[in-house]
Formats: sequence, C-alpha cells, structure tokens
Amino acid sequence: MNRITLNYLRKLKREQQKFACLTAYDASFAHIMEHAGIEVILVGDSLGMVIQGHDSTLPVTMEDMLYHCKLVHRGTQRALLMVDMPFMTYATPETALINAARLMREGYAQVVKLEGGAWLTETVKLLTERGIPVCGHLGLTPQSVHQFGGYVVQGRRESEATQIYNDALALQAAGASLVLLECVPVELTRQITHALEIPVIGIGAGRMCDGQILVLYDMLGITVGKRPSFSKDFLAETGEIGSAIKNYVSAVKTGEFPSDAHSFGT
Ligand SMILES: Nc1nc(=O)c2c([nH]1)NC[C@@H]1CN(c3ccc(C(=O)N[C@@H](CCC(=O)O)C(=O)O)cc3)CN21
Ligand SMILES: CC(C)C(=O)C(=O)O
Ligand SMILES: [Mg+2]
Repeated sequence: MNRITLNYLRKLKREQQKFACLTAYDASFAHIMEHAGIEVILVGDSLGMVIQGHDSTLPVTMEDMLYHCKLVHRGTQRALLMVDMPFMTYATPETALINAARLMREGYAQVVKLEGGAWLTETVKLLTERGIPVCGHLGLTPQSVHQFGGYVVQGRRESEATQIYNDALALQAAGASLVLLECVPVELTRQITHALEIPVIGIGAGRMCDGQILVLYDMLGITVGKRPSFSKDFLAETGEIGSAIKNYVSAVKTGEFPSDAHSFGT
C-alpha cells in the first residue's frame, strides 16, 4: 500500500502546506488527476447530479457508490480514496457500520464521508473504533437540501456559526480523521481550522482551510446549468485537462485559489 495516508495529511497541516482534492467517478479522470498531483480523490455522491442527471444527491445508492469506487480505485495507485456514504445509509450507527465496511472492502475506500454534526458522534466513534476512518461533512450538507430549501450558504447567523463550530469539535472528539466544510463564511473556516488538530477540507469555504476540493466537472467548465460561484473553470485558460488540473493544484498550494471572489464573507 503506497497510497497517501491520513498521517501524511496531518503532517501537511502541521507544516502549513495546503493539499488539493477533486471528485472523480471513473478510472481515466482519476488517473489523470493523480498524475497532476491531486492528493485526495473523493468519489462524491455529487455523481447523482453530474453523472446521473438528478437534481439532488438523494437518489444515489450504495450500489452506485460501490461501482464508481471500484472504477476510481482501478485508475489510481497513490491518491487517498475517500467515498461519500449515500443518503440514509448511515441513519443509525449499525447500518452505518455495515455500509461503511462494504465501501472499504468492496470499494477499496480509505475514508468514508458522512454529512452531519453532533448527532453523528456515536456513529463516528463506532466506525473509528472498528478501523474505519471518517470525514465529517458540515455546513451546506447537500443531502439536507430539502431542509435548507436550496443550496445556500450556511453559518451566516451567529447561532448557526456556533453550532457548526461546536459540531466540528464534537466530530474530532468522537474520532473523525477529517472535517469538510461546504459553503460557509471564511471567518468560520478560519476559526475551525485553527481549533482543530485534524485537517479541514473546504469547498466554498475560503482559503483558510488545510485542503481544497471541487467537483471535477465544475473545474473543467462542463457543469450543466449554473456553475456554483465558489468554483472556477481551470480548463478555459489551457484547453488541456491535465494542465488544468495541474494549475488547480498549484493555485491551491500557493493559496491563490480560492480568491475572495470564490469565497463567502459574513
Ligand atoms: N456540479 C456540482 N458542483 C457542486 O459543487 C455540487 C454538486 N454538483 N452537487 C452536490 C453538491 C451541491 N452543491 C452546491 C450546488 C450549488 C451551489 C450554489 O449554487 N450556491 C450558491 C450560493 C447561494 C448563496 O449565496 O447562498 C452560489 O452562488 O454558489 C452550492 C453548492 C455542491 N455540490
Ligand atoms: C462537493 C463534495 C464535497 C461532495 O460531497 C460531493 O462531491 O459529493
Ligand atoms: Mg457529497
């Protein structure tokens, strides 16, 4: 096993070096991005939208995730593989354990990502104790889109920000290996990244986190409909996919991306 490890990401955080992540759903793109220097590949349930054409991530199944995990695993050797647990497959700690184990054993994932805060602590503790590393996803958690009433920034109100901050601490205390923040104000990201020992990955969360992630199709400018404002088309400048991903990696490492234009203030 010569893949990137969670220990390596923690070392990067301690040394204040940024790391770059992208979503992938198939072997070819996964192979290209690994060679362009991407450290973490997420098989995201965003595949329900960008691959399957649904208008949310809710219809995605365990079988879908297992299939795409296998493809991405086959296309890579070095990147750390993270996978989203689909909607309702971690509703209770016991179902989470069974489904997470399948994603590890059949899908070859190294880390599973779950959307939720303090309510997930029992599940995070159970999975971690059984040897399954967990990333907790906070802020705009797309599986709750119907509760939010749309894909809108979270944590702008003081009470919401405090909740997200406390959730992040609770996830770390429960044993989470990573936290991912989506669509939250930059100041909240700064506070959480500073407070946590584990690496924090952001999307639409500003430049103050330890790693950045984007949906591959957004950074290649092939989003159907409106591209999220925090995303950037890196293909436009070069016209070559490998170079576009290399430019993204280097923009993340230098701190050039995301700029204020690709972040949310309070
Ligand atoms: N193509 C794609 N990109 C993504 O980043 C993505 C997916 N699909 N599918 C799953 C979720 C849904 N996500 C989304 C989708 C849209 C916005 C969006 O348009 N947000 C507004 C913010 C509006 C506000 O100010 O509150 C934006 O302007 O970016 C955000 C996250 C993130 N994930
Ligand atoms: C946007 C990222 C963080 C994600 O969860 C996905 O691609 O499903
Ligand atoms: Mg997801």
